[in-house]
Order: sequence, then C-alpha cells, then structure tokens
Amino acid sequence: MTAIVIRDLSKRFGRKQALDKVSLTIEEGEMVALIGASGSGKSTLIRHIAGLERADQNSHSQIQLFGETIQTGGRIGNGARVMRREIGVIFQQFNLVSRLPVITNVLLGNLGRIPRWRGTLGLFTRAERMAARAALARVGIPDVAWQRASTLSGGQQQRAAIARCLVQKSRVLLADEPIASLDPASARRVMDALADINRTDKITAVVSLHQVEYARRYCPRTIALRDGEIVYDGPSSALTNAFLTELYGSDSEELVLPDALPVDDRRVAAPKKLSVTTPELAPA
Ligand SMILES: Nc1ncnc2c1ncn2[C@@H]1O[C@H](COP(=O)(O)OP(=O)(O)OP(=O)(O)O)[C@@H](O)[C@H]1O
Repeated sequence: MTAIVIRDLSKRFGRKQALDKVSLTIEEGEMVALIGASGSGKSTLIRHIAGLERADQNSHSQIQLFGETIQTGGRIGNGARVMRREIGVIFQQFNLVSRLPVITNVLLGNLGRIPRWRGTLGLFTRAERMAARAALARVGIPDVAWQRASTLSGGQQQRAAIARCLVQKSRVLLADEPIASLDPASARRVMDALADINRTDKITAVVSLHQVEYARRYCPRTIALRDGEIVYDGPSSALTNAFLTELYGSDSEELVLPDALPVDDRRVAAPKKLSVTTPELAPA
C-alpha cells in the first residue's frame, strides 16, 4: 500500500520559497532518507507530512497518508485527525518531557488510543506498562525506565522517543535530523534502532539527515532537496561524492563526513539527476 503521496507541495515563508511544487510517493515499509544542505526544506517537508504546517493557500498542494487526505490547497482534510495517531515524530531535540520518568514518556505513546481521562490521570493498564518496558528493551535501553528523562544521554533520549513511537503503534515514523547532535557511536545506535523497527515492524520511516554517509548505510532510497526542490530521488548507493558535488556544488562538503570512507565513484553507474513523476492520488 502507498503510505505517503505528496503532489505539488509549495510553502512560502515571506519571500522565501521553502518548498516549490514538491511531488513524491513513498510505499509502506520503505525507509527513505531526506538529505539536503541547511535551509533546503527538509524540516518543512517533514512538518507538512506530520500535519504541523499548512501549505500555501493558493497552491495545488495535496498530501495523502494511506489514501486519507491530510491537506489540500493549504486546507486541512478529513483524514488529518484519523491519521495523527498513525504518525510518530522524532525531532533533533525536545522529544521527551524531561521531568518525567522515561517509562512515563514511553507510555505517553498510548494517548491517541485511550480515553483522555485515563491519559490525564496516568492510569495505564498492566499490558500497556509491559508493552512500554518491551519497547525500551527493543531499542536497547531496558535499564533506564525509572530515570528522569533529563538524565539520559542524547542518544538514549532519541531511542526512548523511538520506543514511544513503538507504543503508539504508528505506521509512519518521521525523524527530523535525529542524529544531528550525537557522536558517531550514539548516532549508529539510533539509526540501528530505526532500521530495526522499519524492518521488523514494517513501519515506514522518513529520516532527514545531514550526512549522506548514514543515508547510504541505512536507507535504500534517498530524496535530495535543494532550495525547496527535489533534485534527486533514487537509490542511496548512487550518491557518490562526485554526484553530490554535481548536485550541490561546494555545499556538498556539508553533507559528507570528514572521516567517511570514500565511495568508489567508478563502480557506481552515473545516476539520473531526476525524473519527476506526478504521483497518483487516491480519491479524496
Ligand atoms: N517558520 C519559519 N519562518 C520563516 N522561515 C522559515 C520557517 N521555517 C523554515 N523557514 C525557512 O525555510 C527554508 C527551509 O527551512 P528548513 O528548516 O525546512 O530547512 P532544512 O533543510 O531542514 O535546514 P536545516 O538542515 O538547517 O535544518 C529556510 O530558508 C528557512 O529559513
């Protein structure tokens, strides 16, 4: 099933065209990297998919998740409320309520599915508590359940946020630069956790990344943005350093880890820059 369809998504902030007629389709179960230099529109795109931002009112922008219309022409569609609980979002920071124990943060993933009074009073069932413990074990941090979230390292906080998405049973996980402020070992553990839930739970994952090395390693497909437009959509393996330079010029330096193993450009067939196809939308 198709998870995400975006057609002609445009967003302007004042004089800045942050997204310019972006169209893409992502199938259920895919793990897709979004790359691009600073300011290319990655966060803006993720925020639109998450329902946190409205497209330009006078545009033909359309966003559908699992066939439900999230927004069309900048107006929120009927599917937005239903789909909200199907989407888990992880940001670079501020993912957890820092004064609450980790286990409570993970349990908050239940809020969209249980009566509001139960969530407000923190009355979670034994099964929900066990599921939260299991989710923490899945992401490799079973022992931090009763620590305050503020005491966790950055990487542990990201993994706790992934555990919360597991409890939420979200079908799409949007991660906006989840490893940007982490050391390489922590970054790998966070990406391993994302890749594991994508593979095992078939959760569709869209991950914005600054460094293309992680896209090559973890995401079969990469969508590259430049100045609000998609300039490449294809296999991550084709993103050689030479091709990145072709796409971004000197800005490509920002996307390559200084100590990354060089990709042998000669062994990779030259990728096509882009063929934009207009995705099919399900009837609204
Ligand atoms: N709320 C806002 N108000 C004004 N301008 C904005 C707003 N949000 C984003 N922009 C602008 O839109 C453009 C795209 O920003 P966005 O944050 O989506 O880029 P990005 O690729 O995620 O960048 P980074 O990698 O630095 O996070 C930038 O020029 C940014 O300044």
